[in-house]
Amino acid sequence: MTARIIDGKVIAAELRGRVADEVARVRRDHQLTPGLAVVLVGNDPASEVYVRSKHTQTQAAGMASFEHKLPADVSEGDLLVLIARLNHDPRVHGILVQLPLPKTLHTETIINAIDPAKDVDGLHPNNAGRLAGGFAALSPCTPLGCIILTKSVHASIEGMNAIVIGRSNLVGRPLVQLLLNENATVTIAHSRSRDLAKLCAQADLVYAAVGRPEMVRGDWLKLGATVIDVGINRIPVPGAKPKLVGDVAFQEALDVAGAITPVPGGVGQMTVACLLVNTLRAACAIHGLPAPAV
Ligand SMILES: Nc1nc2c(c(=O)[nH]1)N[C@@H](CN(C=O)c1ccc(C(=O)N[C@@H](CCC(=O)O)C(=O)O)cc1)CN2
Ligand SMILES: [Mg+2]
Repeated sequence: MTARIIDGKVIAAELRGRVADEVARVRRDHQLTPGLAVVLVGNDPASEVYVRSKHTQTQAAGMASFEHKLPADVSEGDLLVLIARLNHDPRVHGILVQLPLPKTLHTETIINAIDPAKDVDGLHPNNAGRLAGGFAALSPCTPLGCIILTKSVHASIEGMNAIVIGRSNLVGRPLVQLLLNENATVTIAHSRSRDLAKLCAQADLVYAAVGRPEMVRGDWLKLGATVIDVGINRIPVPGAKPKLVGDVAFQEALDVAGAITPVPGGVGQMTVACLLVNTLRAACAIHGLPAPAV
């Protein structure tokens, strides 16, 4: 068996197209231009690339983009003042603080300062709690992308056995909640779980978000499983650019899985597209408009 490759580039481009259509509609019918503010602290090269891509894709979708770049030694007080300003700025409907933050800043304090209505990362405790309670919420972008990629293979995942390996606030925990909302049967595993191979063997859907290069092996998988690889690990290559690998041993998994996301070109592509969806949704909710059709 050779697994079908789930093409995140194509699915994300299609989603961005639908967002752009809906943005054009709300601009025309409601004179509302959704706006996203992205805050980058410091100069981590990967974060700079992600923030640039957020800016470009936000503008391409017809939304307003506001970039705020602060030095790595910015004080927590100054960052909180900026967030308060963005909370009150009527042009801004989504606020995202790029993670990770420098170690001198308290991520929790910063995230908690964002107006939950503008929390397009879905990380504020109000949104995380609402998601966990099964209520409507802004949800983190990467898990939303994982669900969309899964649904490109399975129209319904009701009753399917899913395993989520990883329990971060950004991916693993919210993904578990989104899968429960889809009526999947969910096993939560992590780096300390015993006998991951045995747990994976039961799973129709495998989500690897543990941050360990190629940890999930091909012979762990159930034949025909759908594998969604959230890992982005840079492996140093002497004299060349680092190699990008996921948390799944891709070549091994190809022979066993029914469908699998590549790295790069899989889940990562969905993260920014889903951020555009969340910004549009936040803008409509703030202005009392019906939820957009994306
Ligand atoms: N506040 C947030 N911080 C971070 C998030 C987030 O959702 N909110 N996620 C990641 C970084 N990220 C977006 O911020 C992101 C990661 C990866 C990609 C992507 O397109 N990946 C490509 C590979 C790109 C590469 O070469 O590095 C792919 O997988 O095809 C987009 C966005 C952590 N921080
Ligand atoms: Mg984790």
